[in-house]
Order: sequence, then structure tokens, then C-alpha cells
Amino acid sequence: MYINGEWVKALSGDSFPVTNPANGQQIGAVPNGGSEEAKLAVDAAADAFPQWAAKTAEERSHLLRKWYECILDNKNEIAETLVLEQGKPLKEALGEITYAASFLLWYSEEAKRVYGETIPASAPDKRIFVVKQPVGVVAAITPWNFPAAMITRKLAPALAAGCTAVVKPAEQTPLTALKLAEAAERAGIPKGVINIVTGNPEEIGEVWLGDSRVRKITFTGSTEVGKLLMRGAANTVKKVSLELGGHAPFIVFADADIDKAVEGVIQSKFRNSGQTCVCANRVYVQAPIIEKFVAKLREETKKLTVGDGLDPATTIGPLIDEAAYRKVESHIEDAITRGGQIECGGKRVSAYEDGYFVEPTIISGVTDDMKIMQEETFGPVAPVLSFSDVEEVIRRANNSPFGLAAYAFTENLKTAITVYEQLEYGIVGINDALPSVAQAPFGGYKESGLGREGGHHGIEEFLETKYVSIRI
Ligand SMILES: NC(=O)c1ccc[n+]([C@@H]2O[C@H](COP(=O)([O-])OP(=O)(O)OC[C@H]3O[C@@H](n4cnc5c(N)ncnc54)[C@H](O)[C@@H]3O)[C@@H](O)[C@H]2O)c1
Ligand SMILES: O=C[C@H](O)CS(=O)(=O)O
Repeated sequence: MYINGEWVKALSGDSFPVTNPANGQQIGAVPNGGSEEAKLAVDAAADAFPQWAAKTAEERSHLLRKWYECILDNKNEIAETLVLEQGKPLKEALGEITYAASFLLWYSEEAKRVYGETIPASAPDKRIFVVKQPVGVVAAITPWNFPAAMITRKLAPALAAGCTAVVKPAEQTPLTALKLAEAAERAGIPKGVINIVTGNPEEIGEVWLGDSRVRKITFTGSTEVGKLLMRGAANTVKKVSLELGGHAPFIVFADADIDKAVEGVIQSKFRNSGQTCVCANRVYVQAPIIEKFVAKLREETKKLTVGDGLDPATTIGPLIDEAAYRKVESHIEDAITRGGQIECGGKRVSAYEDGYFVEPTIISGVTDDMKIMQEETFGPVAPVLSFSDVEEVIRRANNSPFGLAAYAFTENLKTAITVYEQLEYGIVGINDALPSVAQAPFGGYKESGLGREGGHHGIEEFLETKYVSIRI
């Protein structure tokens, strides 16, 4: 763990293993921290907050830029660590590190643009204005699927705003988080500004939810845990940002460029073996082209290569663990039971008995009552089904408790405008299957979350608004 600028063990001396999802082998171990370490981290962040907040925006900007540079200087090592503990192909891991670093670059600039405002007073003897101030100590809890980017997407705006932070990475992927802390230390980020606590989620979360010095919870993970944290934050009325589950509809209209649409499904569905919150989860294809589309999608899906993430030929890595595999397996079995047809894939890759690898899978003949059409699959399985017209597909696409990302491929401007205006999703890709960038606000409607990360919106999540009225 990294607390108050020190690399420390758990007070109990306990540690927990970190394993490679590709083969089940232990690749390391990290301290198994709990309540005590969680409190020590808040102590450090609270002690560091006044000095960090008092730095000029220019000084914070400079340090964020240095952190950005230190991460990229160590990109290959961090990416290899990420592959070993998370499983994604090395090329994707390198891409994630670049994406993660881009948030530090973006917020090193945004740090200098936290503006207030003056407001014309209604009384001649008054001057009224608004200032923005950092919320204080931030608690960040992050998932395993993007172990680098989900941390910097929170810490970059938090530190830019003048906040200090305590971070609990996912227990499956703590090593990447610690590599980011090493880079921050090299960059000269002062002690106590960033604190990484590895260990028991429930114990650590309970301490941070109950500590009134923690003024903000920023969470990325499942909707279930997000709701739990949101309830807990109410006790001390903390600000909350939640980046939660998704169930993205991917809509292909008859006028779409089929090759681009197929490429888009492959990009969106199979990135990180389908373990992303913005993956295509439901592929709706307009009836006149569905047979041609499925044939092309099947042909392209078969070109994907399942394997160890460190193998340059690999494009589909393992699922994170057995529980993830069992969920994917249940979605495939349920679809088949209810009349779905396997166009390709559908099985666990038997060559890897110590890792949970699933063949990239396309299922046709899908109906809305199937599990895969209701629950986030988080695996390399694409259900394909037809629709008649734009009104019908928008109704079906919106019929979900989730509202994170949605996609539509069409060459018709009127259709594109109708779709993006009426889809109830925080992120809409029109002929674009990979919309996520640091300069845009990322977040969801409905049970996909609260707040936004990225863009100028992202820093507002870490700022308080103060209204000042001076009577002269
Ligand atoms: N919207 C987004 O930007 C986004 C990004 C990535 C992942 N996700 C979602 O995350 C889910 C997969 O990630 P996951 O399996 O790591 O999610 P998860 O909710 O199981 O865990 C996320 C984090 O929460 C911690 N946690 C779990 N229970 C906790 C508790 N009681 N108190 C405190 N912390 C607790 C975990 O240790 C981990 O660090 C999917 O639903 C995916 O859609 C969303
Ligand atoms: O899975 C969650 C990530 O936010 C996906 S993305 O890399 O930001 O698109």
C-alpha cells in the first residue's frame, strides 16, 4: 500500500495473492489492509489537503503533467503488469495506459481553468460573486476491467481541483494501481495527496463512508455496489459520482455501411473480451439486411484469436475469473434453450484449463425475453436480433434500467438525429463504436450512474460552489 508517501504493509502483516486470469498462477501479493489502514489513509489525505489546495493551479498543473510523463516513460512495464493481472491483450493494455495518461494531460490543463463569476448586484452597496473550491478528501473505489484508466479518470480531475485522495483498487488488479502510485511519487506529487489502500473492500468502504472528512465518493463498478455506496454516503451527505453497469444497444439500420457496422460491433463487443461497461450488449439489425449482416459478422468474428494477453497474436484474452465465466455460460445456455442459434463460438476454450477463455460468440434468433437481453453479459457474446422501424427499435433499446452507452450505424442524417435525441443513454455513438475520450463527459442515465468523468464536466464533480456577497 502507499499511504502518506510511504510504501507500507498491512498492520496485521497479512497479504493476499494476485493471480493471472490466463493461467491461475500467482504473480504477486499485496497487503491485505482493512479498517485501520483505511483510517490512516484518510488521516494522510486530510493532513495533505490544505497545502495541496493552497498550491496555485499552475503548480498542480505542472505536477499532473509530470505524472503524465512518468506514466508514459514506464508505459511498457505498467502495461505488462496490467496484462498479467487483468488478462487483456498487450496491445489493448498499452492503449489503456495511453488512455489513462490522457486524463492527466487533459486535467493538467483544466486545472488552470477553474473559473468563478461575478453577478450584477441588485443593491448599489453590494458586490456578489461565485468562487469554486475543492471539496476536500475524495475516496475513489475502482474496478478491475480498466485498472489504470478508471483510477486516473478520477484522480486527474480530483487533484486538478485541489482535492486529495484515498483509493481502493479492485482486489483482482491492485498491482497496476501501485505502479501508478510509483509514477506519481517519481513525478513529485507530495506525500498524502494520493493514498492507495489494498485489501478488504467492505471494511475499507465502511470506514470511508463513515468518516466525515471524506467529502466525496467516486465509484466505478457494478450498479449493485454503487447503490450500496450511495446509501452509505447519505449518512454524512457526501457528494457522489457513480459510473455503473451498462447494457448497450447497438443499432444497425438498413442504410448503414455494413462493413463499418460489422467493424463497429467487433470493436465494441470484443474489446477486453467484452468486459467493458460500454460494450455492445444487444445488436439490433433492421430486417432487410439481417441475413447479410450476420453472415459478415460471423466471418469477421471467426478471425479473432483467443489466447494469453502477452502473445502478440491474441485479440481475445481470458475472463477475469470463474464467476464471470459462469455468468457468460448461463447467458449462452439460456439463449439456446429459448431458441437462439449459435452462429459461431459458444464454448469455453478447452486448451486453457486454468483460465476462463470463451470463444467469441454470435447468437442469432434472439428474443427479448432471454437473459442476455436483460442482464449485462460482460463477456465475448453478441446476441443479434431484427427490428422493423426506428420507432420500434428506440422503444426496445430504451426498455432497460441501464442508460450508459448506445450505438447506431446509419447513413441517414434524419435517422441519426432522431436516434441520438430519443435514446435514453449518456453516451451515443453514431457510426462510432469507440467514443470514449478524455475531453468528453463519460457517464450514464438511469441506473448506469450519476455524474460525469472527463471533459470540463469532470472537474465540477470535485468542486464546491461558494456564493459571496459583500456589503460595502
Ligand atoms: N460506468 C463505467 O464507467 C464502468 C467502468 C468499468 C466497470 N463498470 C462496471 O463495473 C462492473 C464490473 O466491475 P467489478 O466487478 O469490479 O465491479 P464491483 O462492483 O464488483 O467492484 C468494483 C469495486 O468495488 C469494490 N467493492 C465491492 N463491494 C464493495 C463494498 N461493499 N464496499 C466498498 N467497495 C466494494 C471492489 O473491491 C472493486 O474495487 C460491471 O458492472 C461494469 O459495467 C462500469
Ligand atoms: O468499462 C469501462 C470503461 O469506462 C470503458 S472505456 O474504455 O472508458 O470506453
